[in-house]
Amino acid sequence: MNGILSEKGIAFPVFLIGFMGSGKSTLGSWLAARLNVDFVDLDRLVEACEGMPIPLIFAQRGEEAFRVAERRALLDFCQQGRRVVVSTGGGAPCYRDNLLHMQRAGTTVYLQLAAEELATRLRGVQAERPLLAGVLPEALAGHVGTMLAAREPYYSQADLVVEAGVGGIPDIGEQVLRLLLG
Ligand SMILES: Nc1ncnc2c1ncn2[C@@H]1O[C@H](COP(=O)(O)OP(=O)(O)OP(=O)(O)O)[C@@H](O)[C@H]1O
Ligand SMILES: O=C(O)C1=C[C@@H](O)[C@@H](O)[C@H](O)C1
Ligand SMILES: [Mg+2]
Repeated sequence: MNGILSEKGIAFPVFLIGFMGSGKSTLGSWLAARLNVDFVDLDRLVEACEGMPIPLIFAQRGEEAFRVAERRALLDFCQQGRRVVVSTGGGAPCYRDNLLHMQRAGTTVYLQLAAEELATRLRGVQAERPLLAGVLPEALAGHVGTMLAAREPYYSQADLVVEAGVGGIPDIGEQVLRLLLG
């Protein structure tokens, strides 16, 4: 945590990390409003920069091209040191040394949920997430479990780890705020 300290002692940027469906976008916007800082959703920013939705980037250019664009946008934030809450894409901390850059720049917060809960949230919205798009509903929990196990070693290195599977956004948000304010 080396980022610019706010008057409240929070090292910005605050990066929310975690699996698809863990609540990064929803919580990120809530948290930024509470902290009175800007909110950026990295997935939406990549789409704006590339001029097309994520499924189309994957389909037309492939995953590696998406990862390169995602890393470029992320590293910009790491260098700018703005007072901002950033919701990252689910795979962002697991690609190259993206996680190290986030850790050096500010504060990383992992929203941790079990695979079963994630699968419940993701059922029906898989088409928007290319890495889950072809998975049959009955195979989703197992598929998410395998992906999560591979990613957990990255996610769990976050500065703060929050159990985000129980409770609504205000409860989880207040918990994150308490941890951030130390
Ligand atoms: N605490 C919560 N309890 C119940 N549902 C939630 C909670 N937080 C978010 N959700 C719901 O879960 C779904 C996924 O949330 P969200 O889009 O914020 O996740 P995400 O981590 O940004 O996912 P992605 O990485 O795919 O962008 C949404 O339908 C959202 O309304
Ligand atoms: O978990 C992932 O690898 C991804 C998650 C989404 O947020 C998007 O960044 C994209 O669909 C890839
Ligand atoms: Mg999101």
